[in-house]
Amino acid sequence: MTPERRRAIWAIYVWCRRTDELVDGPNASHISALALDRWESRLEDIFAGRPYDMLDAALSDTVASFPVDIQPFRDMIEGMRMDLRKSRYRTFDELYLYCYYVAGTVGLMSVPVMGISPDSRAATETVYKGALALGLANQLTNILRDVGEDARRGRIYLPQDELEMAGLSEADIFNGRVTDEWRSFMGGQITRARSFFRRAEEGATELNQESRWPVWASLLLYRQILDEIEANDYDNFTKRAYVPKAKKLMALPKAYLRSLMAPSSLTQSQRHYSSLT
Ligand SMILES: CC(C)=CCC/C(C)=C/CC/C(C)=C/CC/C(C)=C/[C@@H]1[C@@H](COP(=O)(O)OP(=O)(O)O)[C@]1(C)CC/C=C(\C)CC/C=C(\C)CCC=C(C)C
Ligand SMILES: Nc1ncnc2c1ncn2[C@@H]1O[C@H](COP(=O)(O)OP(=O)(O)OP(=O)(O)O)[C@@H](O)[C@H]1O
Ligand SMILES: [Mn+2]
Repeated sequence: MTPERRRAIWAIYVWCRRTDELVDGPNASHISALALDRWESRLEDIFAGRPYDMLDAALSDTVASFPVDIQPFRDMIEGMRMDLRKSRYRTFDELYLYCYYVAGTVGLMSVPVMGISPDSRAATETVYKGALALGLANQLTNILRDVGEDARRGRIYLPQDELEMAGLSEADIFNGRVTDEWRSFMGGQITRARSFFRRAEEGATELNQESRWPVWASLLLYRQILDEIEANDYDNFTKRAYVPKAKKLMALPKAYLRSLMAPSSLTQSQRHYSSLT
């Protein structure tokens, strides 16, 4: 990325990390809804050009230089509120909403910084949908990787109705035994996560040339965690799936080649038309 964009993404990353740290970090047990309200009014100050500390100032500078909208930032804080009051998800719709709040938002924050390629003929909406999909895919992957770790904190970020349909109970998750029911349930969850990565690919191609490489790299790297869960025979209770360093390095040239792919020269309706004829 250009140095300006790199610094802006860094500032957004730092703000996201600090927001997550409020509810996940060492002081999490002292964090109340009130603290999140204060964090939100501090966010308003950042956007109004009144940063509180120097890390906030980096974000104030970013939002003054790029057309970043405040709403996804507010939504991320809303996701942290949700995480404080909720530890079960009845349906995928409920889980989707949580994933939008804490991760889909990251995609929406990043697009205005990364920029859309001047050659792109895709609708702006297509690019944002791709970015949203990458955030969701990453979060779903993060959830599938951390099932055991989350269960030890009393949390289950999996749709209860789908667990039930697969013949699995909460006790099965807390006991953490890898059964055929679990393997088949996990197989379905992994397929769904991959479908979000697939949708993200369509957006990534439309970004500015210099922004495409890091996005492809993060997409390919994070998606490989799903392969590693399979390679662990779906034991995400006692094993933490990770991509070994050599594989990570190999993903970089692959990402670079993908980033050379030019944006689609057809608009969505033209693509639709040519697929019919
Ligand atoms: C068109 C197109 C494809 C554009 C690209 C859009 C784009 C850059 C999307 C980025 C998506 C992304 C990296 C999402 C992160 C999702 C994520 C894993 C969120 C985590 C949430 C909390 O979950 P949980 O508590 O369950 O997880 P932990 O166990 O604590 O890990 C987060 C931790 C929320 C906070 C998110 C961050 C700290 C990541 C922010 C990252 C950036 C701003 C960098 C984005 C840039 C690139 C190049 C990927
Ligand atoms: N340098 C980075 N650039 C882009 N995204 C990052 C970067 N570091 C972390 N992330 C994203 O933020 C999320 C949270 O980061 P974190 O460092 O906590 O990683 P993690 O692998 O989830 O480990 P942990 O379970 O210890 O939180 C990651 O899952 C990843 O999606
Ligand atoms: Mn977290």
